Amino acid sequence: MTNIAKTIRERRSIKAGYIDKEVTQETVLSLLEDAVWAPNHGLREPWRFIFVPADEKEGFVEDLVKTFPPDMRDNRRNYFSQPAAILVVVMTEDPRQKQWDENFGAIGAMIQNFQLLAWEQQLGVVWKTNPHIYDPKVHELLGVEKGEKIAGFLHLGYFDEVPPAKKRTPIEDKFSVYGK
Ligand SMILES: Cc1cc2nc3c(=O)[nH]c(=O)nc-3n(C[C@H](O)[C@H](O)[C@H](O)COP(=O)(O)O)c2cc1C
Repeated sequence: MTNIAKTIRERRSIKAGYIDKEVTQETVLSLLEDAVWAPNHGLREPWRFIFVPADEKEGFVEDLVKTFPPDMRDNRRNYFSQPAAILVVVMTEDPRQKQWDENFGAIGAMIQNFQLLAWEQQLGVVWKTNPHIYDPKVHELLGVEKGEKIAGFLHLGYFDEVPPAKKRTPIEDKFSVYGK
């Protein structure tokens, strides 16, 4: 198996069990410098990033939980406090369907690059698309403008334990040959 195939197969989304080790801005910037070599049609580079480092996390989480109804705030405070850092990925929305789809495809390719590169450094990532990414209050908090969407929150943190792989369907079950 090639190195890239091995990394693709072994990467897991790390959703819990983060250890107490800082995820630095330098690390995230260096991963992004490589990740943005993802294919992106028209070279629109339809992304920008908002990093929430360790020393801003508590304040950010407090501001973020205020966007939730009071009865959910304790639960959400606990949830968002777990990752060592958060990277918000903001996508440029295009009013044209074709370009919108291409932009989201490029975002997916770029995020997968980021996840694989992070994995090589034992830095765990999970791409989160919880409902709050659609909340105008969260957009306001983060300065997300009209014509942009939050593609996801990437929860980041180093980890000790690799979760078990979730099985993939054998490819033969999802493959057909035209005309046969
Ligand atoms: C577009 C996208 C959105 C996702 N959103 C969430 C999410 O909101 N919450 C979550 O726990 N995992 C989320 N995930 C991670 C998937 O649950 C995870 O990739 C899947 O369970 C397979 O696990 P693996 O990445 O470890 O192979 C998302 C993944 C993708 C590609």
